[in-house]
Amino acid sequence: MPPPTLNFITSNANKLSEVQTILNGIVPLSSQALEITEIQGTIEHVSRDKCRRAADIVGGPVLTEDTCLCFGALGGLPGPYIKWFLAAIGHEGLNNLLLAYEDKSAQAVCTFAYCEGPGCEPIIFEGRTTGKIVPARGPANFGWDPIFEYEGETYAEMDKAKKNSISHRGKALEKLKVWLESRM
Ligand SMILES: O=c1nc[nH]c2c1ncn2[C@H]1C[C@H](O)[C@@H](COP(=O)(O)OP(=O)(O)OP(=O)(O)O)O1
Ligand SMILES: [Mg+2]
Repeated sequence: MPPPTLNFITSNANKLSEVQTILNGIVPLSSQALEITEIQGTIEHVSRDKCRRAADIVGGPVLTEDTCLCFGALGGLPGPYIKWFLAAIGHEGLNNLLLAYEDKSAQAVCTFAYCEGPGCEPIIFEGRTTGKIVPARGPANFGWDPIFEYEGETYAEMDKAKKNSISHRGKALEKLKVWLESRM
């Protein structure tokens, strides 16, 4: 039996493009560009709530994703609030947040959530990549890619295939694929 089409709900075209590339030929994908309200809380709480809200709005099965950038020196913050920190203070401001600390480590955390429909409990698939925060290098097309360095290269400097092979998103999608295969 072929896998059912996944309906990926995201307002972020760059995320969608990476997910399309990684799942291409494995899982049929549709998508809707909706801005879902995001609560405050732990990574898992934020992700589950976002997915339930998307399922309620769409009225059927949905896949959602939430991305966090967690600074080691800051106890995991900005974490799920990275979008608003990035918008407010930019790449330079994010670097400056760590000026007082030796520790420049950061974890990129990607959490996919799949929900069968309104009232159903989401299933979570998480991927993490550890790197460090550096002054921006490489094209500034996608969020904080230029300031997240992994093994000497920023995400922005890597070619797309390399990023997808080591990224937080690639790892989370590996888990999603295994789960989808187990259901076939
Ligand atoms: O691989 C990535 N490389 C660099 N930057 C990234 C990446 N993935 C997400 N980002 C940015 C987008 C947003 O500024 C924040 C996550 O916020 P997040 O709420 O998950 O994304 P979003 O609001 O853009 O789209 P969505 O409608 O799916 O919630 O980090
Ligand atoms: Mg969002």
